[in-house]
Amino acid sequence: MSWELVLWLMALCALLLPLVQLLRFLRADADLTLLWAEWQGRRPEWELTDMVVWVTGASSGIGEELALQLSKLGVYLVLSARRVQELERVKRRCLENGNLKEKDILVLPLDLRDRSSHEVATKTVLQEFGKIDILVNNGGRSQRSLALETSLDVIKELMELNYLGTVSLTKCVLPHMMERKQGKIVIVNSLAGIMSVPLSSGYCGSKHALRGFFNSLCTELVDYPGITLCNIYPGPVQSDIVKNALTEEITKSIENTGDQSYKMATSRCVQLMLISMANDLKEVWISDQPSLLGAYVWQYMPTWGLWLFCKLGKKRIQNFKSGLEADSYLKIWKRKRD
Ligand SMILES: NC(=O)c1ccc[n+]([C@@H]2O[C@H](COP(=O)([O-])OP(=O)(O)OC[C@H]3O[C@@H](n4cnc5c(N)ncnc54)[C@H](O)[C@@H]3O)[C@@H](O)[C@H]2O)c1
Repeated sequence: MSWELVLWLMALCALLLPLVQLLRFLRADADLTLLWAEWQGRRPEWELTDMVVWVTGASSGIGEELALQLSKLGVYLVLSARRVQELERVKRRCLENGNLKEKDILVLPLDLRDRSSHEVATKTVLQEFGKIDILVNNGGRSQRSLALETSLDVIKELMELNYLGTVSLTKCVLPHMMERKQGKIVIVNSLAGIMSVPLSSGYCGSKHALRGFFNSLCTELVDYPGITLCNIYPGPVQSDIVKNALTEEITKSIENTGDQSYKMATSRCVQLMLISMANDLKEVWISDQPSLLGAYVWQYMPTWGLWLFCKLGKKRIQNFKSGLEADSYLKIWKRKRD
């Protein structure tokens, strides 16, 4: 083989390798650290058994699926949200599908906005199970309305629930973890806590606030290496989030939820969340493309990110105004991948 041919082959490899990596990235549904942990890291079934896990927002969507997957790992579960009946339904599903007994699951109704109840709720969990290993701050609501048309009560409600409710419960649980020098606080944030989209100004504000608070808290916990904060940033995931979204007024619910099937399967999102928890990852992004790519652009090239989202945002508003699911333009990408 002549040297010239060898050189040509090397040049071809140098060209193809980044291309292959790019194609792999375009099929990725999480950030690379999390995908690495999924491939080479610790398994949830090794790491999370026998733990007491408190899940807020456990009555539907991501929280419900998380309860189901955790019940198969053999943990002690505390299920919280406002609706007792729905929590009892989730408990029954966990008992039917998982390895748990009646006494392993505590249904604990909780309104995240009612901060005065959080201390008592924490004591109830400690009385029942004697410890809290993992608190999953998952409960929350989204928004579908233009900033100028949205009443300040709605913005306040989103801050009370998504931000202050989460901060308050964490402040109740953290002293117990500090005493034991171990524990995990999981925060189900959103890609909307990194980048901003139209129709969700109050929601984005509350999720950005969570990012600021919990990253600051993380820097204050350096003397407690056994306590980890795991910030999870999902993109669009199948759940009741749109159905439950706030609109212009507190009392007005959303008229048309549209098709949600193009979004990431709840089970896949939760599978990646469990891997993040098992590997103590501090920040993870879980999303199909192109939202994942959008987050990278926003994080590393904010000016371009804002420009891009101003363009795409128009489509989001148009879709919403014509009664479609706001993000349904992402369907085209999904079909191409499938
Ligand atoms: N589904 C998505 O596309 C998506 C994307 C990014 C982030 N998230 C986040 O995931 C979390 C779970 O949402 P989901 O998608 O499963 O939606 P969902 O509407 O199906 O579930 C939300 C849960 O929060 C509970 N909740 C609402 N208000 C509450 C209150 N005042 N007190 C206690 N609990 C309350 C609901 O009862 C429900 O159990 C939220 O924090 C949301 O912001 C969701």
